[in-house]
Amino acid sequence: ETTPLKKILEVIHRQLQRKDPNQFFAWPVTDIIAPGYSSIVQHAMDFSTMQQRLDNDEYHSIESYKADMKLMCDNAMLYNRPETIYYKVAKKLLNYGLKIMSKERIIPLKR
Ligand SMILES: NC(=O)c1ccc2nc(N)sc2c1
Repeated sequence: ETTPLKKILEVIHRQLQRKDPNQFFAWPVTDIIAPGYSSIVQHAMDFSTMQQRLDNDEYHSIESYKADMKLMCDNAMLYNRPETIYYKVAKKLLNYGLKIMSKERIIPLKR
């Protein structure tokens, strides 16, 4: 069943995914595409896992969703070198995500 929190998180989730058109963060990273990933990254996170948690009403605040978004980006900035596209998209996602979920100001969502 849907709730006001769920509705806003769905909007935020969609907006974040639009910043990842190449779907680098859409699915769990495998050791096949990213050698050694599972030994470097302890707590993996990706958009599909976040969507599942959303569907199962596992987020009880924006903060808890924000924590998973940050984890997903931090993982990418740990595993990938700064000059890689993966690192750059992660950095952009993190900045954007923190901005739209910040308490400071309400930003009209760019359509
Ligand atoms: N999310 C990530 O850190 C990520 C995603 C895709 C990908 N593909 C590679 N060849 S390395 C790599 C890393």
